[in-house]
Amino acid sequence: MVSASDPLALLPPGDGTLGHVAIGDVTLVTGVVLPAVTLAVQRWGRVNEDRSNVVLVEHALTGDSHVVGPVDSLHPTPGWWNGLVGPGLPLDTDRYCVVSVNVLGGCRGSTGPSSLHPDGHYWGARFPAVSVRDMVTSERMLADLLGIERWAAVIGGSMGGARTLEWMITHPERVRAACVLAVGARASADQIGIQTAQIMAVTSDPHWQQGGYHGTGRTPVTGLGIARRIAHLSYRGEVELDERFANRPQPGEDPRAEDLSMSGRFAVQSYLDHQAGKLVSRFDACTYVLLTDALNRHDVGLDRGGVEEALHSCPVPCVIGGVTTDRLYPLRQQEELAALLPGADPLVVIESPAGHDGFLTEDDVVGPMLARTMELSEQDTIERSRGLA
Ligand SMILES: CC(=O)SCCNC(=O)CCNC(=O)[C@H](O)C(C)(C)COP(=O)(O)OP(=O)(O)OC[C@H]1O[C@@H](n2cnc3c(N)ncnc32)[C@H](O)[C@@H]1OP(=O)(O)O
Ligand SMILES: N[C@@H](CCO)C(=O)O
Repeated sequence: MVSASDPLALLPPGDGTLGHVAIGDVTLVTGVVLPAVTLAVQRWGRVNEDRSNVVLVEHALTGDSHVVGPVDSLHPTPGWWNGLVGPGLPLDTDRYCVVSVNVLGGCRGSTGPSSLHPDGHYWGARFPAVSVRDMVTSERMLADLLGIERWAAVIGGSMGGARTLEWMITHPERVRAACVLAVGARASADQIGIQTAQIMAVTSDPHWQQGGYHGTGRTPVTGLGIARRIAHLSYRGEVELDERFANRPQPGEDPRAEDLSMSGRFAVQSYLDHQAGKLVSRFDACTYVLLTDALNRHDVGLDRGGVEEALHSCPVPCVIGGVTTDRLYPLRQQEELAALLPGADPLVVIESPAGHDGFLTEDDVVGPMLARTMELSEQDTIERSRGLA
């Protein structure tokens, strides 16, 4: 039961309604204090009596807390795990209460560069650099406020997977089980390189204005669109793209015209234009830079004696998965996680042409992984109640 004074009353209703929770000042790893932070939260399902059934689902770079549901005035994209979370689905909301939080620094309701600074002007690029650990600090503060001592599970892919790993390593006693998809223990040289090119595409746009473009009516949409094109290529499979588009012209256009006007496009150019257009209509450029930079600095081994030591120290039972054609977070990175995390099941290899985005498209494989994660969570509950863990 949730009484008026119960901290759970801070949560929005269990039907996916978007709510906002003020968590106070957040002290970042750098020592900088971020004042008056708010996190946007959605949840599905009911919290049980002892609050032991709450699952935290972590979104990826340009995702948000809208795990489930249609496009509406508040949500520009459909739920990104619509087929996986809900009544009777692998993450069964008749049984579990699923909570998702727009990341610290995000632009879909949580405090970030596109929010107002306490001085009444937009934060913009004055927003301090945040790390994946800072994101988890803000979520730990939320859990404290809500009186949730342990998540039944923490689950996420890509940047959501990085947050999940940090939860597991920083607060193992607060995570009963976990599922980590399509991410690595630290950023690789390749990721830092490609992500830095994306950041530079945004910050080189004349409308960037040193990150102070909010409220000026001129936003760096060209740069953000270029960044998304580069990123989207890294999210999809190389063979998949060639099979879909090859070097065919976009119908009705002639990319081989001899005047170099670039007016005619290849089909893949048109596809990437479409993906870029969709992102710029829904995402803030400064937020994109902030979160991409956080991914560049992701390293679970930092100040913990290195990746091997950090992973070895983490006892949380977990399921790790990677996609065969992921060229951004290649399978070898999930092989490392599964080999070095003592609580990991054997690696789940997701056979898919879709590349990194496979964790969003391959419900048939990801569904059983979520079900298995909840099985591990239940086992841990039973072992604890018998005093074995
Ligand atoms: C965990 C998270 O929350 S991450 C956030 C998830 N959402 C996003 O990243 C939004 C961007 N979208 C995507 O990344 C992908 O669409 C996914 C992963 C969500 C789904 O993948 P898929 O279903 O395989 O989408 P796909 O790559 O085929 O893209 C389909 C779109 O391209 C369009 N398209 C296909 N070919 C062309 C072309 N030649 N020219 C123009 N547009 C084209 C389709 O019309 C369709 O448009 P729509 O999405 O507006 O309906
Ligand atoms: N499509 C995902 C891929 C990154 O994990 C996103 O845009 O966040």
